This record gives sequence, C-alpha cells and structure tokens, in this order.
Amino acid sequence: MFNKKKTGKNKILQLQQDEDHKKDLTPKKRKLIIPHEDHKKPPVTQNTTNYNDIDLSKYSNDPLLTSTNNVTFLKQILDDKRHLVSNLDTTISDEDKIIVRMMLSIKNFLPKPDDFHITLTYAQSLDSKIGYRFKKTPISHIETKQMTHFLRYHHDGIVVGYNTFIEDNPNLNLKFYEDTMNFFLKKSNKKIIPIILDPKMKIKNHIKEKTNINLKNNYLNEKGSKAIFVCLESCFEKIDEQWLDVLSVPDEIYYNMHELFRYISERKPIKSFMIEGGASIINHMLEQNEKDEFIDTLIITIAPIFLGDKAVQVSPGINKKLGLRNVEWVKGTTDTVILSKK
Ligand SMILES: NC(=O)C1=CN([C@@H]2O[C@H](COP(=O)(O)OP(=O)(O)OC[C@H]3O[C@@H](n4cnc5c(N)ncnc54)[C@H](O)[C@@H]3O)[C@@H](O)[C@H]2O)C=CC1
Ligand SMILES: Nc1nc(O)c(N)c(N[C@@H]2O[C@H](COP(=O)(O)O)[C@@H](O)[C@H]2O)n1
Repeated sequence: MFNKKKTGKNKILQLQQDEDHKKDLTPKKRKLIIPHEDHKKPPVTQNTTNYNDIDLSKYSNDPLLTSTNNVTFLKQILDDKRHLVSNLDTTISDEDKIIVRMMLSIKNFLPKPDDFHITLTYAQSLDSKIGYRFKKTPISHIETKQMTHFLRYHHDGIVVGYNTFIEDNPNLNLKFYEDTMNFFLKKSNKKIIPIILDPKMKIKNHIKEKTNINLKNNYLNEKGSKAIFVCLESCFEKIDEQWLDVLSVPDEIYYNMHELFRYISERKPIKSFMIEGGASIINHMLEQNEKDEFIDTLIITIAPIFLGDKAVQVSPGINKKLGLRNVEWVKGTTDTVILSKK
C-alpha cells in the first residue's frame, strides 16, 4: 500500500513493484461484460446512444446532492433512459457509460469471495476535509456515490466510528441496490452488516434519548441488517434491543485495527470489511498501516470542492512523507477517485 524508502532490500522490492506497476498501466482494451440477469437473452435492437451524451446538468445544477436527492436523481436518469439501460446485456465499452464505468474500474480492487479483506474508503474535499460536524455533508457526485454503493455490495460489513453514527445518523445499507444495481448485478438479497466502533458503549444512553435512529428503522423495515456495536470488554453491558448486537473485544486488542477486524471476523459472518470513517478511524488506520500493512484496498473520492477549516479533516499523525503504490485514478464527471492496493 505505502511506498517504502528505497534502500537495500527495499529498493529491489520497490523496483520490482515499480515494474509490476508499469505492467498494470499497460493500456489494455478491456472487454466489459456486465453481469445482468437478462445477460443470456439475445440482444434487443441495438441502441447507438452514447451514455456520455446524457446531460446530467439538466437534472440538477448542483453536483453536491444529498443522499435522498441522489436517489431521486438516479431514478430520473433511469426512468428517462430505461429503454437504454435494459439493453445493457451487450458487451459495452467503458467510454459509453458514466456510472457503469466507475463501477467497472474498481473491479480489480474488490475483495475476493471468502478472503479476509479490509477496504478503507471515504470522500474528501481538495482540502482533505470529509464533512461538517453534525451535518451530513454530501461530497461525492452521484457517480462516485453509486460506486461507493457498488463497493458496499461487495463487502460483508461496513464500519464507522461512533461519532459518525451520532452525527450522520447513517443508513449504512445498500439503498441504491434496488434502484440501480438490479441493472448491473444478479438479483440477490444481499445485505451489508453495519458495524459501529463504540468502545465505551455510549449507545446505551443514546437509545434512551433518541428514537429516530436510521439503523433501527432500516432493520425494522427490512431495509438493513442488524447492526453490531463493538465495545471494549471492560465497558460491556447487556442491551436488549432487537436491532443491534453488542460484541465485546478484549481491551488490549481493541485499538489495534488489524487485530480488531480479525477478531470480529472470527466471531461474526464477516470476511470483508469496508471502513468509511470518520476522521479518527481513518487517521488511526493510516497510521497503523504504515507498520503493519493490513489495508488491502484504499479508495478515496476527491471532489472539486473546498470545505474550509471548520470541517473535519483527515490527516494521519505521521511525520514523514507517505506515498501510495499500485495506484489507479478514475475520472468522473466532477470527481476523481484514487484506488490503491497492497
Ligand atoms: N466523507 C466521508 O466519506 C465520511 C465523513 N465522515 C464524517 O466524519 C465525521 C466524524 O469523524 P470523527 O469525529 O473523527 O469520528 P469517528 O466517526 O472517526 O468516530 C470516532 C470515535 O470512534 C471510536 N473509536 C473506536 N475505535 C477507534 C480507533 N481505533 N481510533 C479512533 N476512534 C475509535 C471512539 O469512540 C472515537 O471517539 C463526521 O462529521 C462524518 O460526517 C464519516 C465517514 C465518512
Ligand atoms: N462516499 C461518500 N460520499 C459522501 O459525499 C459522503 N458524505 C459519505 N459519507 C459516508 O456515508 C455515510 C452515509 O451513508 P448513508 O448514505 O446514510 O448510507 C456517512 O455516515 C459517511 O460514512 N460517503
């Protein structure tokens, strides 16, 4: 994941990696087959419309849409272009589609079935900010948001820190699945498991005070899985709530992120973890990854915005330059996504 200093053995290793990296960059004409439930049906009348011609701006002037608007926005696109989308059972070139191209670009960065895998992913501004306090801050464009949901689809568990749970009241589900993914993936009842890192078990008081919790509503309305709150063994208390389980972790393991995820995966049906944030969790992971390369994939969406000094910042506590290797960039309409793997 990170480039090591080029000395002695490391230098050879790095040169080898550079060579491998060059190979990765060799332009290839990829044949893109979209998994689709109608895939085997004979092609319907070929439509020559280029998806790059879709005028996204007519749906909204502001690329910074809220999650809810994103869904509406997407529905509009799909409704308008349904006749085209239903023809996706042909082989297509990646120039032809905007959202599809994003999803396909991350194919080589996805977890392999049944492998233990850790993905760290988040969306940031140009000034490395990931949101305002207590205000769910849309950063990603519709395409990159879609890509994130596609990523979610390929993981068993989605992880956030307690502050993100409190400040964003997130859904952490596959809400775009029904809207879009049906067009790209075989139908499945796949649900991702929300995991909240809550060492001190603050959830105990929170549920007494707050009733409108999206994770709870989603579970009760069958729109999401039962959440797992992960706490320190020394802080464990029983909670009798249908929508959540509490997993206690030995105190000496808890803050070692690699060991923590291994511990969870040995006790829950979760092999692949997608960690979305917030800043403390991201910083901590990046810092620990420098010594123990446990992050398999790092995917950062960079949006063409500044959020300013009041926003929450990602900046690991390191005192040296840290580079990524095995890097690919994917350019969207407004955002750019950087992908890196071990
Ligand atoms: N743009 C994006 O992609 C995302 C943005 N966010 C934003 O991040 C902000 C929250 O970030 P933070 O305040 O930094 O909180 P956070 O979400 O990182 O949670 C921090 C809390 O997690 C717990 N924790 C458990 N293990 C930990 C560990 N190893 N290291 C650090 N904390 C650990 C502690 O209770 C700690 O107080 C919110 O404003 C949210 O909107 C969150 C996720 C993604
Ligand atoms: N990929 C991405 N782009 C943004 O613009 C974001 N604000 C976030 N935030 C993360 O997504 C969570 C919200 O998830 P739901 O849409 O409610 O399922 C939020 O809590 C952050 O983790 N991510």
